[in-house]
Amino acid sequence: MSLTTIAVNQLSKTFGHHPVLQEIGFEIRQGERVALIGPSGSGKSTLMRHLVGLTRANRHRSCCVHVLGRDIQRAGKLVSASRVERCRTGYIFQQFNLAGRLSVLTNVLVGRLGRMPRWRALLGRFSAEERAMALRALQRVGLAELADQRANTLSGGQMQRVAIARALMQEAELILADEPIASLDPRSAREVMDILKRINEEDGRTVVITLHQVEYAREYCQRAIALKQGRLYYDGPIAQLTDVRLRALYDNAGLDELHRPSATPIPPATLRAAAG
Ligand SMILES: Nc1ncnc2c1ncn2[C@@H]1O[C@H](COP(=O)(O)OP(=O)(O)OP(=O)(O)O)[C@@H](O)[C@H]1O
Repeated sequence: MSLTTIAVNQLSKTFGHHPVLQEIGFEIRQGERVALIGPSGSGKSTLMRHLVGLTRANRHRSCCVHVLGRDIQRAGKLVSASRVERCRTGYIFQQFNLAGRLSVLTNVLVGRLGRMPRWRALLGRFSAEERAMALRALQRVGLAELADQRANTLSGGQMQRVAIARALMQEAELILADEPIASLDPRSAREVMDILKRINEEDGRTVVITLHQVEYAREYCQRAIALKQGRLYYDGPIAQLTDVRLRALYDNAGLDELHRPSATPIPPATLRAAAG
């Protein structure tokens, strides 16, 4: 039986007086490839940020964000994590977040810092084995020949592939990609999506991708979680997300009740843990 990688229960977030997420709950199992979709402003990035503890949920007794076997936050309080625990989740941003003046290889090696002894991480001393590992990660994203080039000389698509190699170097079991292809041309977007699909299928890493382009979600992901105005609107196989429902998602045309064709029920143990 596959393990639970993400369990979210009763997650709400209000910025000022603006409710951005409202009572979100879902579970994602190990090895799934999930598209997180919804109109601009529906709360996708905010939800992703909650999964890594970059944003704190509203205080609510039953609110819990549980990732890779540990609480990230509970009842609106962040739970501290060790460096190694943090490495288990890789976060890929639309803006790549590379150090432009450093080489491509060094940017990939940076993914290893959290797993190195602190003194070596502070000095930035990487072993031959770590360099070989970084080169292998670059090979997997098709960029080994650019290892010595400065990161700021790369195209957007290449930068995003370096960011994925950095997550591989981190040995992240869960990859959260927040609009990874939003600023890329169709060919580069496809290359990035192909790589994310491959590392999901070949390594069994769980991948959650925020996407604006529904056609990519349909082509590359098995399951969709859709948000509309901060509420869970759909959770189920992407093949069952009908055109009518999709139009209603983006056109504001009603059909606002939650549709959950075969959503995985949250196991009782997780619910009990969430309730404290
Ligand atoms: N730190 C913040 N302070 C105040 N409001 C915020 C903050 N972060 C997000 N918001 C608001 O929360 C809402 C949801 O934003 P979010 O970025 O999560 O949506 P999104 O679905 O990812 O949108 P997009 O697809 O355009 O990136 C927006 O109205 C945004 O303005």
